[in-house]
Amino acid sequence: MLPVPENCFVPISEIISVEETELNKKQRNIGKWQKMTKLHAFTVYYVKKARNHRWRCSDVTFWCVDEHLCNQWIQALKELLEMQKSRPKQLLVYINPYGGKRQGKRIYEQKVAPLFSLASISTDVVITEHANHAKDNLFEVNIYKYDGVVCVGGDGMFSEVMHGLIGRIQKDSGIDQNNPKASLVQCNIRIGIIPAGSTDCICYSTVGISDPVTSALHIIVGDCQPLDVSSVHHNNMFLKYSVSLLGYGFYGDILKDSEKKRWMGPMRYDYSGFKTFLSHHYYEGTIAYQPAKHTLGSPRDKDSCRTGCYICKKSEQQLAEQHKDCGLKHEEGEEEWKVIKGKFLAINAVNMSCACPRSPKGLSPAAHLADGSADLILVRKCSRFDFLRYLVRHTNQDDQFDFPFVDVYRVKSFQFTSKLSEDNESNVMDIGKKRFGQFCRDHPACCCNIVNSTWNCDGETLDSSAIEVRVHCQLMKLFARGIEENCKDEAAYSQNSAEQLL
Ligand SMILES: Nc1ncnc2c1ncn2[C@@H]1O[C@H](COP(=O)(O)OP(=O)(O)OP(=O)(O)O)[C@@H](O)[C@H]1O
Ligand SMILES: CCCCCCCCCCCCC/C=C/[C@@H](O)[C@H](CO)NC(=O)CCCCC
Ligand SMILES: [Ca+2]
Repeated sequence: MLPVPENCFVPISEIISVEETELNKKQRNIGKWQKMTKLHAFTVYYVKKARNHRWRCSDVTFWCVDEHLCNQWIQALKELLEMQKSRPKQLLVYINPYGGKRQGKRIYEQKVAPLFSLASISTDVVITEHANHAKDNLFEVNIYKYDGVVCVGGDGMFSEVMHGLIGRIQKDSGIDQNNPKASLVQCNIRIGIIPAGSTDCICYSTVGISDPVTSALHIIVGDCQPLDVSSVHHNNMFLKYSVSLLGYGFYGDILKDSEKKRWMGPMRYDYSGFKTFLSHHYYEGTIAYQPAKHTLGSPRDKDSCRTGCYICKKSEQQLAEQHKDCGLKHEEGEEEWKVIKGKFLAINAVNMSCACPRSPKGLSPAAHLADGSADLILVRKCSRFDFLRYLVRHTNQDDQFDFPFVDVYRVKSFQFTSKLSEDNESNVMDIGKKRFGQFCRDHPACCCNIVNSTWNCDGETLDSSAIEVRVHCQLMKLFARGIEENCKDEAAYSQNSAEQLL
């Protein structure tokens, strides 16, 4: 711990760097030091924690009359920093120049690169030229020489980098991603997210704020947050991985509509959200799920997943035990399946809370980042007014699961088949339905859609409506530490920069 002004201590793990400070003539001759011939100084750059989980780089300069003592301090602090083994030294950075408000390049150059350079982190930077550039590139480069991969962009950009990294690790380990039952190999190369997208839900849910400087500092100090990843398959074919939202119905329809309005930037979601709300379509289908019995929590818990979460730690221990007994047969396939049929406005499976600036507590406030489970939220057919009440509760303190038309389950895997594909499969499709357009012929006013919705997988659409999903506990890691409990003594963090005498 290093004492800094206002009786505040900075742990070594939150020091960014230490540098000898060149004093100009004026500084050398100020105040009571006037009579002395020469002063020496060094500056410590450290993480200053501000309100709402925001981190800033602050500095304190220590003055000293003894050059040897000053150098000893610099040396000792540098050695302590060298001992912080989880800090990255070399990073591969991908910037999406077109994500969110198209500010990715500027954000990186102005806010992030100077901090990386202050922390002596070397970087290879790739500005993407097309979609899938980052993903494809990760199959070609020597990823093992990097301590982490950073993506500058939104959830879609993160998804690309995650697919590239996980896919590459499976390929190098001889694992077939098309096998829905395969035990995937954990990816230990951490991903850092510099938020510059439209929703930035993954960053917000793992850091507590979507702020590029805060995220850069979490990368610099070498934070590590494991993350659950769901694999999505259709007919033994791998489709995608998901870490945040897998949504059918409402969120799938929003995404599909908003893709045509990309030129609107982040506003497209508000526009398509309103339009989709008015359309009030619901979809018929069957869900089969396996409850997550291994995890201690429940989706209705009052406590949320926070830094050092004991529920996620417990799952980590269970995972380590599983790895030890890897020769033993998995019980997973034998566990019970529960089946639910119905008409749904939305089917949402979330691996994390999905908190974002639009909904600071998220779609499932008690979901855990790394417990090996997802929360499956089923919103059944209800009136527009009730659906609005449900949506509004995502923005206030009321319980969004406390409605008779909303059910939530903590699951480790699930399958979905739409009524339409069930009918197709059993060859009983009524061709007449097609001629009568999209809506249910028998009840034109009921909004029951006879076409399928689309799955929204972390902001990307999936081509199949029938899917098989399995949660892989802690498959990857982020440069983050989860959301910290609110710091009570915020006043202690209120000073910008300071100077101190040794
Ligand atoms: N140079 C590029 N040109 C076009 N598309 C790109 C480029 N680089 C990346 N992409 C694609 O752009 C998509 C969206 O990017 P990104 O996630 O950064 O922003 P967003 O969609 O605005 O934000 P969010 O995902 O948070 O809603 C990604 O899926 C990615 O594949
Ligand atoms: C009357 C006011 C009601 C307001 C209700 C607000 C509820 C908002 C919940 C937002 C949940 C976001 C879940 C995250 C999904 C991301 O993986 C994905 C990719 O970035 N974003 C969207 O699909 C974009 C989804 C955008 C939804 C608007
Ligand atoms: Ca989880």
